[in-house]
Amino acid sequence: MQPDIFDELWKVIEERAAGSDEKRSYVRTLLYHEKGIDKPLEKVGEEAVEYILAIKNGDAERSVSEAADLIFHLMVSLKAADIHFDLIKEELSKRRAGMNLHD
Ligand SMILES: N=c1c2ncn([C@@H]3O[C@H](COP(=O)(O)OP(=O)(O)OP(=O)(O)O)[C@@H](O)[C@H]3O)c2ncn1[C@@H]1O[C@H](COP(=O)(O)O)[C@@H](O)[C@H]1O
Repeated sequence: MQPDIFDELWKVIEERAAGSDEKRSYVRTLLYHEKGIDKPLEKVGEEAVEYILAIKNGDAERSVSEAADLIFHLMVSLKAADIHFDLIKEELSKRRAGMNLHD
């Protein structure tokens, strides 16, 4: 598995955001939707529900797929809100550092 798939995906999301409409792009469809940020947020909500149902149904394969959908749409929503993904990584790292005090 690629160690930094999240960084790679974030880079693509940023490239799509800055790109042109020439190439069909799902990320751009979400980022430049007429509903504005409500569209990517709507997708986060939908994917969260689908993920919960997959887990509750004990469907491991579906759960993995829905988790990936959820994380992807979460990242697109962060871009829509102009919040860099690095901030999430930093927050998680800080929490790890804090937790380490009690390990
Ligand atoms: N990881 C993903 C990814 N995961 C899911 N999806 C798309 O997310 C959509 C969500 O599925 P749904 O069943 O909810 O779709 P839908 O109901 O038709 O969608 P809506 O009308 O509700 O928006 C599908 O169209 C999937 O193709 C993704 N689309 C893109 N990526 C990544 O983003 C990159 C850039 O994509 P483009 O912007 O399309 O070039 C790709 O190379 C991938 O790495």
